[in-house]
Amino acid sequence: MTVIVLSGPIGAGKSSLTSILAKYLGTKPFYESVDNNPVLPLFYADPKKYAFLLQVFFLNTRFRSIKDALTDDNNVLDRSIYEDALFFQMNADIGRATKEEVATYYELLNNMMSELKHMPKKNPDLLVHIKVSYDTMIKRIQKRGRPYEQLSYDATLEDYYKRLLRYYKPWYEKYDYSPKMEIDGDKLDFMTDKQAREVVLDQIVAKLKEMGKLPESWNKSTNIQID
Ligand SMILES: Nc1ncnc2c1ncn2[C@@H]1O[C@H](COP(=O)(O)OP(=O)(O)O)[C@@H](O)[C@H]1O
Ligand SMILES: Nc1nc2c(ncn2[C@H]2C[C@H](O)[C@@H](COP(=O)(O)O)O2)c(=O)[nH]1
Repeated sequence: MTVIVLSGPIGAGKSSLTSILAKYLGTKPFYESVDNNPVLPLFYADPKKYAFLLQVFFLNTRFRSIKDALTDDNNVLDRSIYEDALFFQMNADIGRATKEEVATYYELLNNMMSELKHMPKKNPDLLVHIKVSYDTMIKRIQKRGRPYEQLSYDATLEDYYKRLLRYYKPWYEKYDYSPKMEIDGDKLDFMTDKQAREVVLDQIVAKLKEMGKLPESWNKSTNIQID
């Protein structure tokens, strides 16, 4: 049983790589609720009013996904629950949450995280972080085309996205729930460049082999499930 979680800023390519990886390894993908998330457009229209509600929404869905993933078979999740506090702390730091909301959020988060200790598997096996620059992030957000995420919708999003990138660096450095690895999302266009896709998959497979999560003899054609 192997659980891989993806992390990275908005538009880094987490959902895309989750699909590719799940297909390649023959595992089950878990995706974050975005298109069926009723709070997300409300948040972008009025962040101060909806930051807390959105965070509770995401925390709830992330908790459900990781709980299922940690009790189920081989899974890939397109965003980790460990990034939840990064988002809320950043929003709180820019005045989008009251101190009561911050206190309630952290109490809820700690409560939920302590539940994970009782799961058959307590942590994921591997975190795959996709690192991107601001320019790449914006290009991908434009390519995906959700109206409320565009700079033309709200010019203050430039500062929000740049700030998010600044919060990710120390977050990744500190992350220690599992082994981790970083993918260069600026250089490796794994959506359109077949060679780049192979490089990324090779890097992840090499890491899983190094960790003993895939047999040394594994290659795609053997098409066996990872343990
Ligand atoms: N490495 C990549 N190279 C080129 N385009 C990419 C890459 N990763 C993602 N994309 C494109 O960028 C957009 C955002 O990707 P997505 O997987 O939804 O990001 P995330 O889940 O991290 O928010 C999509 O249109 C996707 O096709
Ligand atoms: N305020 C928060 N916003 C979040 C959080 N997680 C995701 N999001 C937003 C960012 C994007 O607009 C959208 C989807 O994220 P992707 O990275 O999958 O593109 O949802 C959060 O915890 N808080």
